Amino acid sequence: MKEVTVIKIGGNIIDNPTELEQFLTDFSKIEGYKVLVHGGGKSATKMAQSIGLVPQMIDGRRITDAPMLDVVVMIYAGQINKDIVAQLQAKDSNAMGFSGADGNLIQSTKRNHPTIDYGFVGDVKQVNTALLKTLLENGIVPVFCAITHDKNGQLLNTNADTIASELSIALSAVFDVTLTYCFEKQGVLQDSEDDSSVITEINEALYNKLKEEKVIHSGMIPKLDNCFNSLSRGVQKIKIGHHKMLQNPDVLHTTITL
Ligand SMILES: Nc1ncnc2c1ncn2[C@@H]1O[C@H](COP(=O)(O)OP(=O)(O)O)[C@@H](O)[C@H]1O
Ligand SMILES: CC(=O)N[C@@H](CCC(=O)OP(=O)(O)O)C(=O)O
Repeated sequence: MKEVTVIKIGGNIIDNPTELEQFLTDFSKIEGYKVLVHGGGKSATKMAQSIGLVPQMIDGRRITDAPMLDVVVMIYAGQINKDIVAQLQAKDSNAMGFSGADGNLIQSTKRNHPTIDYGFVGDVKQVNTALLKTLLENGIVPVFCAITHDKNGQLLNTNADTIASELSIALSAVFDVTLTYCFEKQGVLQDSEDDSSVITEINEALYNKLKEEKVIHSGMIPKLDNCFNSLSRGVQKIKIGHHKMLQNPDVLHTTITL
C-alpha cells in the first residue's frame, strides 16, 4: 500500500508566525502523499473575546452557540485556512483548503450529550475517502480546518485533533497512514515544563498511570485518547512532537503504541 502522512498543528504553532513559517517549510518538504489538519482555538478565543463573546470549553470541546459558530467558521475556514494554503502555494506545495462541507469530505452529527448542551459541535460520522484519495492521487495537498457539516445545511465545529484522527482512520483503509501531532513541545513529557523529559514510547497502560499521577493533563488527554482510538481502528503509526522531527528523524519525540 502507498503511504500517506497526516499532520495536525494546533493553536500554539498557528499563533506564532515564525513557528508557523518554519513548520510549513518542513511540511512542504515531506515527500509523497500528505494531508494537513489545523486547529486555531487560540485565535478563535481572542476574536470571540474582542467582540464581547465569552468562550467556554468543557473537556477540550468549545461550547459553540450561533454567534460563536460564526466566529469559528470565519477564523478556521476563512482566515487561518486560506493563509496556510497561500503560504504552502508559495513553497510550491499544491495545497487546497477544505472544510468538511466541501465535497462532503467530512460529515458529522450534532453532539447530543445527556447533560451538556455543546451547541453547534459535530462528532464525525463519515469521511469521503474516495474523493480524498482522488485528490491525493492528483497531486493535491488537502488542508483541513476544524469545520464539518451535517448534510442538512448546518456547519458544525469539530475538534481538530479528532478530525486528524478520523481522516487517518478513513485513509488507513486505502493507504499506510502515519499520523503526527505537531505542537510546541518535544513530545509527551514526564514533566510538562521540561522539554528534555520526553517519553519516547507510551502505551495505554502507561498513559492511564501518568494520567492518574497528573503527569498528563489538560489538552494532552483528549489528544492521547484520539491516538489510542486511531491505533485500534487501523492507523499504522502515530507520533507526537515538535515539527523539527519532520525533517530530522533523530529529534526526540513520542511514539504511541497500543
Ligand atoms: N505530559 C505532558 N507532556 C506534554 N504536554 C502536556 C503534558 N500534559 C499536558 N500537556 C499540555 O498539553 C498541551 C497540548 O495540547 P493542546 O493545548 O490541545 O495543543 P494543540 O492545540 O497544539 O493541539 C501542551 O501545550 C501542554 O501544556
Ligand atoms: C469543538 C471544538 O472544541 N473545536 C475546536 C476546534 C479548533 C481546535 O481544535 O483548535 P486547536 O487544535 O488549536 O486546539 C475549538 O473551537 O477550539
